[in-house]
Amino acid sequence: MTVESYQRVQSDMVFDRIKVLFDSFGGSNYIGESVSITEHSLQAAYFTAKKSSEDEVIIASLLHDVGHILGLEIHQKMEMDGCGVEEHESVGANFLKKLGFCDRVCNLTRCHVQAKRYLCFKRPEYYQNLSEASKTTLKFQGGPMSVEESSSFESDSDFQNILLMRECDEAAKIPSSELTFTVPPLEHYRSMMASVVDASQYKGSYVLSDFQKDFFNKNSFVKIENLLSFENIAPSDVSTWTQEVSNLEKQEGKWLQHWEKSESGDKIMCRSENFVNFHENMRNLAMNSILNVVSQLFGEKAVLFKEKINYKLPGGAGFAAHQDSPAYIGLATDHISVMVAIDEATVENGCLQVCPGQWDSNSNVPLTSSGIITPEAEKAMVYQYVPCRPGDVLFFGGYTPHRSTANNSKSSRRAMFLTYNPESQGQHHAAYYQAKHAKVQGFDGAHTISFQGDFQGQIVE
Ligand SMILES: O=C(O)CCC(=O)C(=O)O
Ligand SMILES: [Fe+2]
Repeated sequence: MTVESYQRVQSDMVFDRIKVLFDSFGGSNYIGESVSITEHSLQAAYFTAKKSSEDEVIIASLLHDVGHILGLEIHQKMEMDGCGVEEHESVGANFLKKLGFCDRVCNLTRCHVQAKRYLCFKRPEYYQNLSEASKTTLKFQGGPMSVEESSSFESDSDFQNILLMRECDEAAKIPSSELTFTVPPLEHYRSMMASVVDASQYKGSYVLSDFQKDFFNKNSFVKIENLLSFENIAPSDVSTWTQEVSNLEKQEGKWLQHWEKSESGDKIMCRSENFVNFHENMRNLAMNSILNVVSQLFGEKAVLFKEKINYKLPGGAGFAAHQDSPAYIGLATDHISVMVAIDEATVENGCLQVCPGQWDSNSNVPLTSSGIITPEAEKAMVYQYVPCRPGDVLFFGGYTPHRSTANNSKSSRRAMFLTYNPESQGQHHAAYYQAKHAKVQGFDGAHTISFQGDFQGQIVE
């Protein structure tokens, strides 16, 4: 690939990340106003472009509220008394920085709230005319500026542009029914956005926001809807590759295939393992965006520890409450597991359930002799269903308690589980599968398809 085409691909990925945010979450009402966040943002950029010819300023206007949308993406409860996301400007600016936006765009985004604080200090009547929502948020933003703050603000080289953005921000609240002009859509800004992005600074194929990372740190899981679309992987492709993996004939020392006896007594496929080294598309799937997101969660480069497909076909069994890391027989200490939904996973067909919380190796969850969570401990936990659509990807920690029911529906619930560890803890993929091939006994000598007794089905040869 040439450098130019690589950069074009990167800037398209930046645009796509922004576009999906606006398309999926920008339709919500803009806090306390009668326009959506998307309408507000497009109008702000439109007004700014009337007064400024600088791409950085126009794009900063377009993206000044991206932090609000990032809050909605993680379904964050409304903060600031229902008026949006506290510190949305810095979460937004950090996010834009990681996407590779130039410093000027990031700084303009970070400062847009300061303009309001400045104007309230400078002109008391300005405060009087603020909307109720805007007055409420001002309280959370530090109130009007002090004398010192305002003079340092005035010396910012973009002082005039920040005020211009503020003026356009305020004007950008016209309900669509009252618009007398055409506001260009997001697509209009695709090439302008590329011109203010330094693709070499782009930090990954899918950049996590600080909100997503905080969510993971608090809950030990985070779901990203449709992550595979960012690599242009269609769920139907993954379904085809899964079919190919399931068709691999058993071969000593290579991939592993497992079957179970269904409720009605049929022999059905339940699991395939150790296939990424034998299937190029699956390897690419495991080694790109997903690995990259796990690396962002670890804060260092991740390496693949193991991979499996759980088929959970109609009549397939469920999994008892367990944590994954105890099954990993001392190979690396930190793991993140990733569930890639191949089929739609629903409550009826046995989607995963997780117990949110800050879980790690010190949580000391009581385990039975076969390595699953004791029934008493499980009863005291609150589990939540995580339904997924094909292409959705769920990240959870090695110590996050999880479980799932049998599939009593007529639809299959195939899902891939990829587990990673930080690179600094070594490469264990080969050693792990060596132990599995050698049928090393796990907890309680109960080695069936897992080193622990989480699988509730009956394995058949
Ligand atoms: O497939 C499922 O529903 C859960 C699987 C699981 O947690 C595991 O295999 O470790
Ligand atoms: Fe598990």
